[in-house]
Amino acid sequence: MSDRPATPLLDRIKSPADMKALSLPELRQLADELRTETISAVSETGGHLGAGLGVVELTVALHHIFDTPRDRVIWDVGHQVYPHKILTGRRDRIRTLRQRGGLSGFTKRTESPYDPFGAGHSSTSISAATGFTMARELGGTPDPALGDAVAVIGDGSMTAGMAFEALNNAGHLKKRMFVILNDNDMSIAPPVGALSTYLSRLYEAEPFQELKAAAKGAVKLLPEPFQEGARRAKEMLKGMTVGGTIFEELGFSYIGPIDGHDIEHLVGVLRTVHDRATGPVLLHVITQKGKGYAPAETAADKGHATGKFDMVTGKQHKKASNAPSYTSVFGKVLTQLAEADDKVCAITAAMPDGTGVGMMADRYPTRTFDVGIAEQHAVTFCAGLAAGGMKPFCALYSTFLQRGYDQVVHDVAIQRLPVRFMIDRAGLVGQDGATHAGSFDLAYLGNLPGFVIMSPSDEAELMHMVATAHAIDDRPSAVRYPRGEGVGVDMPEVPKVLEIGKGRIVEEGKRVALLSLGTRLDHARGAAEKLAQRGITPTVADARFMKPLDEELILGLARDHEVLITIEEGAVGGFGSHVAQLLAEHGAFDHGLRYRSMVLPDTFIDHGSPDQMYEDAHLTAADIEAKVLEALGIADIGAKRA
Ligand SMILES: Cc1ncc(C[n+]2csc(CCOP(=O)(O)OP(=O)(O)O)c2C)c(N)n1
Ligand SMILES: CC(=O)[C@@H](O)[C@H](O)COP(=O)(O)O
Ligand SMILES: [Mg+2]
Repeated sequence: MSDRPATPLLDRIKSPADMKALSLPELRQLADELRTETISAVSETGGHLGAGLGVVELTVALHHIFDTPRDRVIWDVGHQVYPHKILTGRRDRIRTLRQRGGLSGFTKRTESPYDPFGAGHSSTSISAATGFTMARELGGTPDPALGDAVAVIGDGSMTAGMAFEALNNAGHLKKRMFVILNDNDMSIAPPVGALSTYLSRLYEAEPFQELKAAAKGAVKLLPEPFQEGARRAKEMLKGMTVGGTIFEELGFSYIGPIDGHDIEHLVGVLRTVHDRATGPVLLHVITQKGKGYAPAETAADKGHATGKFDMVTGKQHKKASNAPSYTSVFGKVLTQLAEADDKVCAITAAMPDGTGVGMMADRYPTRTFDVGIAEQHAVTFCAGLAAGGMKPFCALYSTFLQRGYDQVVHDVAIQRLPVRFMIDRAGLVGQDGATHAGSFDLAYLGNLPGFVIMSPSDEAELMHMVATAHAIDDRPSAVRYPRGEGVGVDMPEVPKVLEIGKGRIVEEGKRVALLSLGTRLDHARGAAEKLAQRGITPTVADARFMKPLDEELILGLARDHEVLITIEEGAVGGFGSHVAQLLAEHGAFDHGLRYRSMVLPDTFIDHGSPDQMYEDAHLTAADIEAKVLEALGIADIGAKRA
């Protein structure tokens, strides 16, 4: 017999169609069982927990009322969808979450018709819902015709400009669509900013008793029992100088706040809104992140993400590692720099812990800024700080910096402002998969004139590079480093400032040169060791800089070796492409140099363990060894794969 908790009602639900006839008490029971099943599954897989627990009732109510998948429920970020996956025919695979070949940790169009729109990055849902709505109006998918679009977006995700761009557009278009603002007063860290304060005011003014429906005509969108209260709220709001809510000003009927854990209440309001709405409606739903599982409810991040854990105690099974994470090394050096230099300031976009900026915030709160999920603003805010004489460190994940690319070009690079980009999670990130991989930063920054771009091969090198970025005061710079722990090298007491554009030879050899940028260096060395057993002793070099390139080093390696191989954890168009350009310009190929560039493949690599992903990407030590043998024309491409 299984140790897993009994879930008799959930066992009967094979798809949302099985939920339509359930009574309110049954829906309540289903929500309880769904919560238990979610906790049980995540205890075995690890992953995002708190957000899913907070939307259990909402998930049940939405699938009960709306006609999914014809109606499109679009979950913002997608980190809260495990309960949704369980109810939509994926329960049998829920314990494969985030594993190779298993379910994605986010919504994915190829996974299920119940995932109409893929996600991973935040604040896209209202735009996508507006698109679905207009596609419906224009007859985009005639058979079966598109139904309603429902965007479910968190209070943290609502802070992004893109969410407001979408509200602005949807409010103007005036078509029937739904935005559910899932307000748990929490992002990954406690939310900061004026919007968060504003939402709290909406709730604190009349928590649940006097449901506000102040928009013109919105009272009729409420079930009868609420209409009287809403009328009073409307009268009250009329008397207030602030007028209606910001959402009404943007053209939405605002209804709320609604208790997102009271299923009777939720179902009642959703049903009425579903039956009566003619234009865009925003439902403000109050929930609790981590709801129903004490270890999550009481965690500082409300159980946002977790490794595997013991379901009874909530204790995580953690892997021991002796090496510090790159993030913590950055946070420590940053804080030291801030101590010595009062011009140093740091910016995070809602990820103080994920980026290490939280360490500096503890010591120097007035020089540390959490701008919310607002990467575009973060970049231009830094540009302003730099133009104003500060030394901003803009700490973002590689994948999220993509959001701010125009700002990097237009506001930072063209004005040659000394913003220091600290790009965490560069390269493959494992279980979060393709949406979170930091594959493109080398390619999209490398082409910008004036930038200095560095990538450390280990955690001590990261220390030096952060100090080097601090010293670069006449142009933009970037340091990109991976997720996870360093390689366990000795750490210097004090970081040193590196000479700009200078790499280093790590091992002298002959015939073959391995030139690595970033933390694949360790694997290049591993390949060199294996090759030594075959009598091949490659030179191994650490480029340190992608821009400016160490031309002397690279041209010297090309001159003195038969084979030159560059290795990087980035997409084509990055370091290797710049090296190839340099070699071509200097005629290095005219003399028979055999050059190979090892980059991430031209495909999006799905979630899996980091090691599996490196294998998929052909970037392991065995792959480097095989590449050397192939380039040398040695038939025994014995190594692991051809
Ligand atoms: C563009 C972007 N920036 C940052 C993140 C990282 N991130 C994922 S979830 C999250 C917090 C979201 O808060 P909220 O929308 O309130 O959802 P909750 O987890 O509270 O349910 C953040 C910052 C992201 N996914 N996308
Ligand atoms: C959903 C999301 O975008 C974040 O929660 C992300 O999964 C965090 O990744 P790290 O675990 O690398 O901080
Ligand atoms: Mg939230």
